[in-house]
Amino acid sequence: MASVTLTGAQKRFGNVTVISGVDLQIADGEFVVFVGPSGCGKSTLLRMIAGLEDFSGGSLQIGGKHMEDVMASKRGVAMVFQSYALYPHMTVARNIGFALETNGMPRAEIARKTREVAELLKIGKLLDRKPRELSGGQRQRVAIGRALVRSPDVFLFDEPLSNLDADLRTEMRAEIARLHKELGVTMIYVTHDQVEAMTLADRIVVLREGRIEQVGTPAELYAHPANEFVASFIGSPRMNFAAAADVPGRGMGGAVKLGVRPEAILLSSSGLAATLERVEDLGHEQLIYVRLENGRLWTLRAAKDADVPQPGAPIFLDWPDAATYGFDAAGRAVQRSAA
Ligand SMILES: Nc1ncnc2c1ncn2[C@@H]1O[C@H](COP(=O)(O)OP(=O)(O)OP(=O)(O)O)[C@@H](O)[C@H]1O
Repeated sequence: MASVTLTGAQKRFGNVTVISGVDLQIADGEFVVFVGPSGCGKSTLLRMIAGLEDFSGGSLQIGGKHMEDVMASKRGVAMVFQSYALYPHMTVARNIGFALETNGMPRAEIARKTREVAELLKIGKLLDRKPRELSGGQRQRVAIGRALVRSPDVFLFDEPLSNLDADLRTEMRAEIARLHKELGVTMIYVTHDQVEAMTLADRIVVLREGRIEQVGTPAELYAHPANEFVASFIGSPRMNFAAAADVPGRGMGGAVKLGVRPEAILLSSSGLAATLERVEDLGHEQLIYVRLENGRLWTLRAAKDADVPQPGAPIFLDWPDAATYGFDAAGRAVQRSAA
């Protein structure tokens, strides 16, 4: 187990800067998730920690030791990829134990460790199969097993569940959470999936164009986004926005833009005027799309059995004052107390 510290980390590909001075401290045993739009540098930063990309500037410490110039295999990290990257001609047992073979560990010891890891991942009965004889979820378990068997100080996951269907994703998400709890090992995890980020992370790192926008617990990022970007990125469906001038009576000092989360808004007999445009019944809840007078489309969430007017109906939107977020001209969050 080990802490991970990035200081001024930079990555350039030719003339293009992809990571621009990232400072981040990850505590020993912490589960940290990197999120951000496609191309923001999540995988690159992970691969720099893994030793699969070199640093163009700045430093990396793992367990207090400088590692930016140390080769990947000597960093005490193991990475699990989206593609599994299993050896197709080897059995599950050999796939899991292969890294130990190349280390020169005695066969009996490799067999013991392989069995132990396979039991932990509930694939003990599959050790003689080849990868093509496994389901996607089982393959991903083997990939995790291959990382686990090396007893790394730090686990790195690059979108490990994105090739799985929804049910398996949920199952493997729970499995990864269980592993983290049982092993207490530091984990850094890249995902596009909000639910994975919100449910797995001790802290989420929101990246944008190679910079950190905010670092915080899932609850902090949801309740207190530092800026408009984080506010719109965390939460699904995303926060609704409008110019402060278009939402009379709801202004906050210094705010030029306001935001309200879909789950905070109620249909009411007075408030912000809008027209109901479309309703999506998701079974467990309804999503309601409404058009404001300024032309913006907002989203609301309503209970599955809520009485919702027909499309085309004029409606009014209301929400508690405490649910209004304000942003200044630079997109920074304006404190509510300034209102
Ligand atoms: N080997 C490379 N050479 C040149 N540019 C690269 C290389 N690898 C990545 N990039 C660029 O670096 C930027 C960040 O890529 P990266 O894969 O880290 O983003 P990401 O946030 O993981 O994206 P996604 O969510 O789509 O996987 C992208 O603009 C990408 O095109």
